[in-house]
Amino acid sequence: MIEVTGVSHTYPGRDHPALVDLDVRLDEHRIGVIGANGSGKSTFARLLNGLVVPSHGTVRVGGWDTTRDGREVRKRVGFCFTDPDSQIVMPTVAEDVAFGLRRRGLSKADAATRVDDVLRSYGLHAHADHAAHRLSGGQKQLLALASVLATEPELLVMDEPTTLLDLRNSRMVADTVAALPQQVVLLTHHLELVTEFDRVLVFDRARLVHDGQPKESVKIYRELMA
Ligand SMILES: Nc1ncnc2c1ncn2[C@@H]1O[C@H](COP(=O)(O)OP(=O)(O)OP(=O)(O)O)[C@@H](O)[C@H]1O
Repeated sequence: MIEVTGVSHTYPGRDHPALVDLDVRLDEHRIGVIGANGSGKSTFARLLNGLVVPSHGTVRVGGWDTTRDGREVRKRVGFCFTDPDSQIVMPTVAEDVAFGLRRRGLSKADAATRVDDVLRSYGLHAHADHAAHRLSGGQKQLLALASVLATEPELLVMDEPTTLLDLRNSRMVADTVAALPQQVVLLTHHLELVTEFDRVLVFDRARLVHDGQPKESVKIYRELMA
């Protein structure tokens, strides 16, 4: 599904690369990404939906090249940002979920039914007509996730999706992710979130330094941080 070949990336105006010599193929269902602040995790995540195009090398998702076929890639890859405010685009909760659906061509009636279902499953139904920006931080994070999942992406990339959530809602996100049929790439500093994942990548100083089973990857990350 995801093929990253010979990728290095340096942001404009920066002396040091954010990612160096990355080669990885990811077919598993649940992929965790862990590592120190500034190690290149978010850059990796942004490469997967074409928000960042690599300075060198290629990134393919479902066969589509993120540099050449950005539009196709963005249709297929759902992205949840750390900061939900950057993702909420419409005034009310229901309108925000409907927005992505209408953009994907769903009729008004079909979108309304899907919005209703999605808000119920995320415990946001009572807030349907409330101003999205007045929700609590955690509710906004759930809304951002709900809006992305409503569009049924083939790949879901989540950049620290539980930073603002309390224990119950973190668990709700973890359970939701566990039950999703599509491939998920999840970046996190909450190591317990990835313990049941199929594969966990560890980044350090712009390089992928380990790629393996969760237990082993978490151990290596802890050793790097010691
Ligand atoms: N838009 C940008 N412009 C310039 N430099 C950037 C940009 N985004 C990230 N960087 C730099 O790239 C490097 C890797 O950052 P990145 O955000 O990928 O790390 P991260 O592992 O996600 O960090 P964190 O855990 O703190 O979110 C850092 O040195 C950072 O300063």
